[in-house]
Amino acid sequence: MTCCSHLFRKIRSSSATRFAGTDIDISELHNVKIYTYKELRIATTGFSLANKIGQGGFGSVYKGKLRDGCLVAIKVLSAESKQGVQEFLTEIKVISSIEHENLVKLYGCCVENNHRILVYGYLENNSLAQTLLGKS
Ligand SMILES: Nc1ncnc2c1ncn2[C@@H]1O[C@H](COP(=O)(O)OP(=O)(O)OP(=O)(O)O)[C@@H](O)[C@H]1O
Repeated sequence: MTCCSHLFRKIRSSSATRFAGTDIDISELHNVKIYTYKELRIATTGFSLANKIGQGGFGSVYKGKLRDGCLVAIKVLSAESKQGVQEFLTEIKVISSIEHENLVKLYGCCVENNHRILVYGYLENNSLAQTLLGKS
């Protein structure tokens, strides 16, 4: 989990930026990296079906490998979602502010043009079983 953290471009506090045509105050975002759509596309080999690992209420989830070798779960908000940029960033603020050993780590996000993507640490299939039953 810590393998990527030192490589993160941390968002500076008290800054504002413009996402998808909307002025966003990102001063409350801490320890969240902003990924470009291009680097996530490369990480998932073009969001290929081979890398798709799930489908949730948010949208499709892909397994990805970042340039530094870190494995991540990349959740792509579906076009049908009614969630706007502000709501999306509010969710990121909340998730990124919580750290718990039983909670998957949010690494960062991508908000570029109409793309809204969350990047989490990748959990192997058997992680839940291992957590519940104890590591053998
Ligand atoms: N961090 C992760 N590591 C590995 N696989 C993941 C990760 N997050 C999600 N997945 C996979 O993607 C699937 C969909 O996950 P997602 O969190 O989007 O939805 P969900 O939890 O199944 O349902 P909901 O969207 O209703 O909360 C999961 O069932 C799992 O297979």
